[in-house]
Amino acid sequence: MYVVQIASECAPVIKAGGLGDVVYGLSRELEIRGHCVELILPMYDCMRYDHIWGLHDAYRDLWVPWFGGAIHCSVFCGWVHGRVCFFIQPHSGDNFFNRGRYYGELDDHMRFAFFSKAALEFLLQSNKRPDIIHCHDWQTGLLPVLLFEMYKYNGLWNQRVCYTIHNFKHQGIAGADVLWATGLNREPYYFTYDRLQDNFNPFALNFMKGGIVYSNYVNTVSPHHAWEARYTDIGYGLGHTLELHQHKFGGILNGVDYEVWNPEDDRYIPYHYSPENLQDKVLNKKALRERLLLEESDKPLVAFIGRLDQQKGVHLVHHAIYYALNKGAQFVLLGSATEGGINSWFHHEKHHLNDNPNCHLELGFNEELSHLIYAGADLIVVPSNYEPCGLTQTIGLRYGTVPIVRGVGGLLNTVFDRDHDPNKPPEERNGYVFYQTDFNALESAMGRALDLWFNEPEEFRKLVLQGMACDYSWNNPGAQYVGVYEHIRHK
Ligand SMILES: Nc1ncnc2c1ncn2[C@@H]1O[C@H](COP(=O)(O)OP(=O)(O)O[C@H]2O[C@H](CO)[C@@H](O)[C@H](O)[C@H]2O)[C@@H](O)[C@H]1O
Repeated sequence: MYVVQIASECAPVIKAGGLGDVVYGLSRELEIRGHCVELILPMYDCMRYDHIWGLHDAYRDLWVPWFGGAIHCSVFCGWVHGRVCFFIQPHSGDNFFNRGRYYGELDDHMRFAFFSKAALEFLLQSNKRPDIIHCHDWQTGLLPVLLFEMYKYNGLWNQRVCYTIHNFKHQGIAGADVLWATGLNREPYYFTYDRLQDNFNPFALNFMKGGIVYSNYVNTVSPHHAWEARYTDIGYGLGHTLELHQHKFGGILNGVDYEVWNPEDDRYIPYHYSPENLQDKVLNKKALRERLLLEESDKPLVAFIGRLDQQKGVHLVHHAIYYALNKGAQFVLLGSATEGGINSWFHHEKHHLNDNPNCHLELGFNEELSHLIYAGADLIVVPSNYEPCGLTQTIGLRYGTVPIVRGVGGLLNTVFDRDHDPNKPPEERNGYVFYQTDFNALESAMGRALDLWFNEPEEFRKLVLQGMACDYSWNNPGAQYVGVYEHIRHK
């Protein structure tokens, strides 16, 4: 099959979070399975150009209709760790992708509506006719709408769309201007409940809803979150739309790219290890301590890696730091916040804890350091409010770092409590789970984990090995996506 992935991120060249990991990892898995995969991405000024090989201009004169005129674009092609990527660079006063950051601009809806339109225009004009177009998140929600309402009649008549939702919270809310910009026009047609009209605000359009309504298949990134999105408020108002389209909606658990995340040959960690020489993991702990100027001692090291956002349960992350320190553990946090209040809160904490030899808060995005933290930590906390899938717990498992998670979304599909899990025998359990959002709940799980580390090192080691034995590679999810593609292709 010929598959084109269209997304706003692809790790490591463009990565703000887990979306980038998934787009890259899935593409690689599909290629291993013998499919032809290409990616279409925005050409941001701030992406990691050092991860692109052989960047050259592939298509010079792409004119993308926009409002009454057209915007001139160049399309560059290059290889990102083996994947063929096309980067769209518009030349206009809007400077859509030259903002020094990927998201968070006031005109984000216009930037990504333009990207969706430009990606289709590129397929059309360069005569690319993929079997499957795979779109991700709100940024490309408008793409299936444009495909099936316009481009289908211009030459892209045989393409099928799989649409993956990584986060229901961000849906792409826009006004009618987007219809006029993209040439969809017909306001009364799109402003209806069964098309793009937002379920809360009748005067707004919702890109993600468009993606759900128009795509041939829609999924979120774990089976449990698929259930939550339909039956709880975690669908952020789209529950009923999913109900109406339930025949084409499901949950496919994310994989982890074990080529990138592998303690046996990770180029960002100084000491490689596997279950056979697990004793070498502690050398990475030492290296991490040296790098972050933490005291060398006989203490467990707890980590958090992730966006500092309400989604991630920041109040519990904050509490986890002090609870760990009080219990005689060390704590390392790597995270970045986009929201001002959370940002200043954690900067304040960083300042406050600056001289503490047992704690380090690294505020910012640092891919290389994240690898060393996964390798050096003993435990990783993921106390999310909601979590469509979550990758830090599955990466942690791979690195022998025991996860302590809240039982929501994909966390529930991947982590099984050592002390009580009705569905898993003890030898298949791999971490600690708590359910409520209060401090006591977090403490009950962290307390049990730290007690095991301190008092029963042999049992802790057993738990680590059970975690490392779990298979969260792309193998299973890859097969499921291929199944979906085959299914919609022949419909
Ligand atoms: N400051 C930092 N420095 C370096 N690396 C950092 C970092 N902060 C995060 N990362 C890395 O980014 C990834 C985050 O993965 P998550 O699953 O937490 O994704 P996120 O919530 O962004 O995305 C959404 O999409 C993904 C993919 O579908 C879902 O798993 C998830 O539930 C959903 O919320 C991991 O690879 C992590 O190591």
